[in-house]
Amino acid sequence: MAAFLSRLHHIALHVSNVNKIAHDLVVKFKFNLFSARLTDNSKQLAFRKGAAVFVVNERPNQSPPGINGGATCNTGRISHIQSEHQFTKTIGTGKYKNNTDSTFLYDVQPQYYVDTACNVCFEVDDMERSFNFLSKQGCDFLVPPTKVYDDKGFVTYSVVKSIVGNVNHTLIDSTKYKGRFLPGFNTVQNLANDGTLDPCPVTHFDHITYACPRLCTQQVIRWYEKHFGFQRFFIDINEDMDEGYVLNQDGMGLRLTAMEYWRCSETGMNLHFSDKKELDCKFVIAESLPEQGSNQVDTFLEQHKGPGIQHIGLYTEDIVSTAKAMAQAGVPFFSPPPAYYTEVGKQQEMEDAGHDPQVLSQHGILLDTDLRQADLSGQTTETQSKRYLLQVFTKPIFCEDTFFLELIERRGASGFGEGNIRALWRSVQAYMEAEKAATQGENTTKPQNTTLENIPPRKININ
Ligand SMILES: O=C(O)C(=O)Cc1ccc(O)cc1
Ligand SMILES: [Fe+2]
Repeated sequence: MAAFLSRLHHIALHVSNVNKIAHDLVVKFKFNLFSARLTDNSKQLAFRKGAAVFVVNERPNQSPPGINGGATCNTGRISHIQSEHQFTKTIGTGKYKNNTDSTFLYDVQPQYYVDTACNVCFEVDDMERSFNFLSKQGCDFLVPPTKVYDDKGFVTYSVVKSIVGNVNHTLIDSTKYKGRFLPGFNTVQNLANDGTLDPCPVTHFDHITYACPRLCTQQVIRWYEKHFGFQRFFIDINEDMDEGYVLNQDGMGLRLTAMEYWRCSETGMNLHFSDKKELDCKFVIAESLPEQGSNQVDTFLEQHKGPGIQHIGLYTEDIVSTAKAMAQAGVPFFSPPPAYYTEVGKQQEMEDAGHDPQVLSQHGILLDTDLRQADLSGQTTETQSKRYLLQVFTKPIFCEDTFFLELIERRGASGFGEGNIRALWRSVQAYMEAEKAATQGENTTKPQNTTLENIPPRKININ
């Protein structure tokens, strides 16, 4: 028994300048700005690419940190169960408006001033049931079930605090809503698709990686198992049930452990996409190990002042064309150590997978072969065909280096390959060390990852 999640609805980012990230998402990452909520004291913009939706919230200037969601009416622990008419607060929008000037609808304001991805929002089939269940378990609700309506119907949402730093989970029940996105958001007019083939076939969020302090992994896993019915998922054949996947040598100290949730039907979840394994979104916990010195996970924890979302993997059906188109549009990617492409057998491995090593190297794309022969249900398969995983990391997309994106293409491989993890880790380390040296050496400002500072904000037309 667990909460009744049915799918990932969107991931919310909280930033100081929504125009900059809006420009990056649209112009560089080829997302589509499709919905917006603009009030006197807040901006919330929604961007879509396939099933991947980001809602970007601009935090208001000068506003004191704190829980500031418009619908917030209980910031403490809710341990009793209320019937819907007792606990549900109602908000009207548009001509039904009675209270929409609140700062962030469907979210709360993070407690501190750093750009951050901090809300993974899930759709639930039955808000009352999920709320009652999680409340009984002692979960902290930052927003209790709240109805928001317009002329297309209503949704009910609540916000529950997770065990991971500033990460919250908004739960949304939109079964009674016929609009395009969410009440309170207005459709943004976009140029119609001109019918040309999309060079960036990003379809959904593949995984979300948390950076966590030492020895926290088990606690995090237990929280997600108990409350959301997540299940442990093995990253690699060499992984230990208790220890996770440990890479602890050659300057790399990392424990990786992963969970997923689509396959939790026995917990009572209604799986809309259960027949589409490719729509899984995995949760990866990255914990740094002390023996090898300070590293990128520690840097995240320092800069971000606690655990949180370190990166998000965007699934693409064609990583080469996606990386190429995004790089041309100005997305900076990490470069793997040059030795990666000259390792014995690597070029052959790439050719066997049908890829030109030169092209992969040109775009910094990594390829790993999954040697496991078990299919997703754990059964041994007849087929001996190899399964591959291709990945590339973008450089941090916020100025604080606290968050980056990844492109990932899976050709049958469901985990994460050791070779790729090592190369990704090294390229991020090299980048962070160079940044640190540049900052300390000349005491100059950090080089810009982006070239958008002087570009005027994109005009948003709202219906
Ligand atoms: O390989 C991946 O995509 C992962 O998500 C694993 C990972 C986690 C944290 C890092 O700092 C580097 C790699
Ligand atoms: Fe990743």
